[in-house]
Amino acid sequence: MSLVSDTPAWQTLTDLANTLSSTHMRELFAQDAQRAEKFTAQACGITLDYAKNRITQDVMQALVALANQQQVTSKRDAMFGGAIINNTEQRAVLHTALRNFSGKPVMVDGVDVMPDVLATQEKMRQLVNKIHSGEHKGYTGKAITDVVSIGIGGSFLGPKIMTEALKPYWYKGIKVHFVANVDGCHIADVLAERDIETTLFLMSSKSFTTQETLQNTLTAKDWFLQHGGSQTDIALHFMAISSNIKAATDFGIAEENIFPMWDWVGGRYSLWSAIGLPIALALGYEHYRALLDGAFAMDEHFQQAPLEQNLPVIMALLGVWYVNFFGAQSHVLLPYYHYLRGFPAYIQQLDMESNGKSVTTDNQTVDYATGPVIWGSEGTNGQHSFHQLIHQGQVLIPADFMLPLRVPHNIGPHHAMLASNCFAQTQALMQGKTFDEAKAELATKGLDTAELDALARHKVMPGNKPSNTLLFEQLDPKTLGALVALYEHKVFVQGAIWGVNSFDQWGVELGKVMGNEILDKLENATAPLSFDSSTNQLVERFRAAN
Ligand SMILES: O=P(O)(O)OC[C@H]1O[C@H](O)[C@H](O)[C@@H](O)[C@@H]1O
Repeated sequence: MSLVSDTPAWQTLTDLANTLSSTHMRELFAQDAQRAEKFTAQACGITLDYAKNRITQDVMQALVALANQQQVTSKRDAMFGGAIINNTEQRAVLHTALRNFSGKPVMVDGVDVMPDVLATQEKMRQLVNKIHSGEHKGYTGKAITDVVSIGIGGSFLGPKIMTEALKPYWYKGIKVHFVANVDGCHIADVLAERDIETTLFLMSSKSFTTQETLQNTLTAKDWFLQHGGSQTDIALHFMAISSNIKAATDFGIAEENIFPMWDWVGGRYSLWSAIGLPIALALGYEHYRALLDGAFAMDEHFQQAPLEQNLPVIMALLGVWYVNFFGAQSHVLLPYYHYLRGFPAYIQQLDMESNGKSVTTDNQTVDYATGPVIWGSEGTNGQHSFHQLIHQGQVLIPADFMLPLRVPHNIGPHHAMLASNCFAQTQALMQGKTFDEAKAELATKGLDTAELDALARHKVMPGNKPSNTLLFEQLDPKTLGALVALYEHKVFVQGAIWGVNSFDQWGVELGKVMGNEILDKLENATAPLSFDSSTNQLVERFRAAN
């Protein structure tokens, strides 16, 4: 198969991008009073206004033609149908089965996975209820008040960020804490504030081989044993979530305390599995279930809506448009909602670990970018920092703005102020400010002509900077579930267009192997060193200091 960059649909888009490069979005808005209406789509409590993009209807049609040419819908159906689409690991990709409430089976290798999925959800529900009711007690008979979730990557980001995003829904009486980094400062800080009698540790690791998680759990276990807990008490205070049941039991976790997951769930897609247990403990099972319901609703939308009205497809196509036809190297996420402040970091793993690839599924090296750098932080904070570069810098940075229309507080004018900032940023990015407008603003300042011209040059805002605005009625668990699934499917569609396997992550492996080799040299201070001279020197300096 030829690379997508050699296809007719790609050439059409290259030509359209050239044509459009001389047209400012101001003109596109001036030409069409219906522009916002034409470029708005809605689903699952989310409204996507994508009118402030460098697009025309011709561009959108050509992008949809690209999606059709790349067989996005049949690839989508293969994923939902349990086909082995992760071809380098020979695995199905079925995070969608974890929120499949259709009552229909999902087959992998001729076996319906749904009974195991539903049984695990029931086991989670029971544990959550036992902990919240105080029925599950610590070894001294006290109820559990704190949960420490230990995991990293997908076994950390989803649980932590979704828990944080749903703070208004937290169950009172339980606090959930997260430890990811192998940096001992992290676990030391979390343990220092815990009461051994009322703390439950959840070890989350799909593979059960991840260095950080194994070490942090060992440290937690030592702390437990040193502070009065016994080996037999461990069963009341340590549980695990893993697809590697044997490794978990070998590690000392009682089998009944292990929540299973499966190799057809990718780490960065695993919050819908028992990896989401910390979320369920923080919120209560009903709210956790609503999160899954929202994702299921988005799955249905993704499968059923025409591509032109399909939220994940539209967002994916706009991303491809900027990455491949305008050279955009990054994409910024700007949630205007404090509780959603971690969302950019979540999407960073989802997007960059999925599509940061160089070889297609049919083993060809690509000659085009497969994804931008994802970054961002909460609004309005970024406005007083990095937005300057988005407005006036020489790099193109498409943005996703996000705002809940209603918030769970009613504190003075805060929410209207927040919303006005969000909307104004999208407006300023699109519209910009011309030289003449800048000069007119300075007219009353008493400057001479040369001074006025010089200063006005600095105040010019080029505008024509693209953004999407995502509005939510409110960020309840169901809407959050839909939002996460929206981005998952966006990433899927982009991977389908670029022809890459979005579900492996070989790039993270080499660092792990080398890290173990270096650890060996750090722990054996006299072992000879044969790395490059820089690495040798770093090791020597560490040895000298320790
Ligand atoms: O859940 P685990 O097996 O411990 O894996 C944790 C994380 O580490 C790996 O290196 C991958 O890059 C991530 O995708 C994964 O989520």
